[in-house]
Amino acid sequence: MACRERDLGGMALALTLVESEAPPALRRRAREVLGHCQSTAWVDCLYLAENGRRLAGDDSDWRLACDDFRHPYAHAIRRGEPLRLALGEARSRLDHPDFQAQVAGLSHEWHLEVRPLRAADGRREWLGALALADAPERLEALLADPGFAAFEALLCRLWARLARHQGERDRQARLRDSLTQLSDGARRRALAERLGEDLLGTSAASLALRDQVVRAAETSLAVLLQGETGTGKDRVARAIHRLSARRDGPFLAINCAAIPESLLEAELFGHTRGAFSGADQAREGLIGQADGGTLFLDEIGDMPLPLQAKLLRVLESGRYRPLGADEERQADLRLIAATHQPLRERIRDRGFRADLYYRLGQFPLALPPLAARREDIPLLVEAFIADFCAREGRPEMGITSAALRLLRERDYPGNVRELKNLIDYACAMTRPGADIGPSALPGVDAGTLAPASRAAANELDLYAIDDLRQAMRHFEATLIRQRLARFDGNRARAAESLGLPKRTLAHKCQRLELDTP
Ligand SMILES: Nc1ncnc2c1ncn2[C@@H]1O[C@H](COP(=O)(O)OP(=O)(O)OP(=O)(O)O)[C@@H](O)[C@H]1O
Repeated sequence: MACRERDLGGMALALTLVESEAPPALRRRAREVLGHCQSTAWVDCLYLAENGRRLAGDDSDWRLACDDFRHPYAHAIRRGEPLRLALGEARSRLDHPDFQAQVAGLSHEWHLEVRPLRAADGRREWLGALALADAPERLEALLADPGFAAFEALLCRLWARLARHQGERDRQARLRDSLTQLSDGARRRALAERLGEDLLGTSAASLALRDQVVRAAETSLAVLLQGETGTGKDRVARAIHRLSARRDGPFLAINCAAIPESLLEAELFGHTRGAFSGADQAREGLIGQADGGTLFLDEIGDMPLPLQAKLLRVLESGRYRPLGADEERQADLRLIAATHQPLRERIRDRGFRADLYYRLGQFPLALPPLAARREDIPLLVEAFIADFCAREGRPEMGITSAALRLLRERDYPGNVRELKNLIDYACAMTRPGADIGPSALPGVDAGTLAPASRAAANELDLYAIDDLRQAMRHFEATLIRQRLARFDGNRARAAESLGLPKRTLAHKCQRLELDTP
């Protein structure tokens, strides 16, 4: 190869690399650039093969297993960072026969630099590794050259693009699998533990959920989150994105039920200027914006059928057409969808496409209702009280055991969201410095309690009372508020149910500052 340019950041170099038509040619040119043009004493460029389990060279027969730590590539890939070794030391410490054979003719005086390479786009998949050997000062000079960073970035970008076009995509995905297996247990446990700060809960159901979130994040499969309202689907979607290889890309979310049908298509797919009346400017849709990242479609069950067909195309080919556009565009995104509806029933009613359902649910993930993980309630309560105090600038506050018992036994049709709202209300109803008692809890009446807790509802936290008049006032206010809520604010019915004239109830509401109609 003729070296027209010695500057590593130069145009000639870029052209040299860009002209490659397939990953092996690109790797060969990269070796030539570094070897011939930059006079690096020894260069090799390895790629990931066999489901990403091994590293291979284009001109050699050997394959180095990624989990065999007798060669330096496994160390560099595992750490995800470049590794520098004195060759003499590497030879004596790292006794892999193929590695030994690879560096057999090289000088003991030289250093070896192994640089793991990963795609520089949203997927950030591992590609392989660059190996350079030379005298330490020459190696240092090469790596310090700003052009080298540009060269490496260009190499990674082109390699990833060519690999995708050439079907190497699968190979790289398999590498991710192998990296996952490499570090399997420990890494997964550490991630699941870290997730515990975000997805609170120590019940078996919560631990299993966190484990599944980590596993989902390790793949690029479409995820379908199914769970009742308020179980944390939005939180889980964000957690998957944050732990995934796309974490540096954008995360975009849309609630398909909250947007009028007529606007949803433009919102998702974007539109050209003049595509419809009022479209004064072209606008990129969420699919385009999510390129390189994750798109979260909440309430997918409410997506109209014509849009479902278009979404299926995006999932299958990454292609979509903005409203008014002549040509299709390409987006590389990961889709996470969520629903609280039983989608199978919607399929039976012909309200949801079966093919889309199966494509969306490559990684189905069911979120447990709060009733299936009541053990988590004390931890959630504690966190929500702390949140409230921090948000409102209140001193720390606790909760009495009687109130906590009521909370543990109550029903939660709105799941964690309902518990959170309930704690916010109870905090607001509790005097600063005091602990939350049963009387501060809204909806504590027989109608909202599970049978086992009905007795507990009647139990006041008597020991916490230090002001009888205040306690009586509180009790009266809580009772009236609950009764009004039960009768949808109808004072006449509430008064009747309490054996009071309507006028007396109105007076009490005024005196107790109960803000009801
Ligand atoms: N495991 C959890 N730890 C801490 N907070 C949680 C947890 N799960 C849910 N929450 C909180 O509960 C509320 C509801 O969560 P989220 O919005 O994620 O639920 P959802 O299932 O998406 O609800 P919907 O179906 O109504 O959209 C949020 O305030 C969220 O922060």
